[in-house]
Amino acid sequence: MTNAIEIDSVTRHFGRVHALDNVSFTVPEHSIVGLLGRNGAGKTTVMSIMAGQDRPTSGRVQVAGHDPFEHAPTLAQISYVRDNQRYPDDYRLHHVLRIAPDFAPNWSEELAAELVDGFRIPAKTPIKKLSRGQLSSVAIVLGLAARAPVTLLDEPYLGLDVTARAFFHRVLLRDSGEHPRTVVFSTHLIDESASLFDRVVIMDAGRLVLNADSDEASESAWVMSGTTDAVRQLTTAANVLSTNVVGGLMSATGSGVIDSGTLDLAEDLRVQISRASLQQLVAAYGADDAESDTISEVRRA
Ligand SMILES: Nc1ncnc2c1ncn2[C@@H]1O[C@H](COP(=O)(O)OP(=O)(O)OP(=O)(O)O)[C@@H](O)[C@H]1O
Repeated sequence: MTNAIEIDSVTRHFGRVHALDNVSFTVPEHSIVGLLGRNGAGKTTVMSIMAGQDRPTSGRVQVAGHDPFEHAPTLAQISYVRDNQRYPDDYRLHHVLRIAPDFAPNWSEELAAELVDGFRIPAKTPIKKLSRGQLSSVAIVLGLAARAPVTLLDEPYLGLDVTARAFFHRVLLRDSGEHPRTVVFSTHLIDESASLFDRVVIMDAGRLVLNADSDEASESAWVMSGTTDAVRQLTTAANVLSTNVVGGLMSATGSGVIDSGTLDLAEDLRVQISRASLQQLVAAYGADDAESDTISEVRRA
């Protein structure tokens, strides 16, 4: 399978802040990838490097086979939606829609019109007076109607209501099915977006902690809960990412296959084992447990 994006040993320092620390992963062409992790994990930093708007301190980035930085033919293949998009003060929706095709060779007026209608974006209100959710809608119109081979959506949801988010999901899935493209999508609304993702990339404190097929990541994630002694006994050999102890009870979130011996022991010890959601998995990777640092190495890609 061809990779649309290759991030190879990328580091980005801002003074003493290590926003990215030796990050490597690839994004297969025509996949939808969820870029997940806590605040400050490095998602926006890596996305702006993919978008050619920033350069790594060291390492290599390739988008559609080329370093995107100041490379016009590659930049023409990228649509980048971020939450702090700025527009000239006097701009209204029609101004934005009129210039958008100049930057997007595959621009679809039909799709733009469908999105404007579905999001109910007011045509006459100056862009700077739009609500937070309406501003997000404008950015999504630009991002999706561009039909760019590489579409980067950094927190596209801010302020979007639940109906608008569902509409956005439907159009994203339908249109990227009809017009295949590679999508990298960062969000904190993880469970709501999980069904969109073919793959997930989880970052924490500037490092990559998981790069996996999304179904495999969800299927291998679990939560064990029971008395603290029993859960500790069961998790000695397991890939525990985070634990939570309340009174004499403990829950442990982890990842990896649970063998039949452990399942039998869980029954004897009355420990409940359930599947963890993607959101629980991301929270566990970001937890400040001593255990998470050591054991999650197993899952690092
Ligand atoms: N221009 C900059 N100067 C200094 N530090 C920066 C700069 N840009 C980012 N950082 C720092 O780099 C780290 C990663 O930031 P980044 O915006 O990539 O995180 P994020 O995962 O997108 O977070 P969030 O989910 O909160 O949007 C943070 O500690 C941030 O403060």
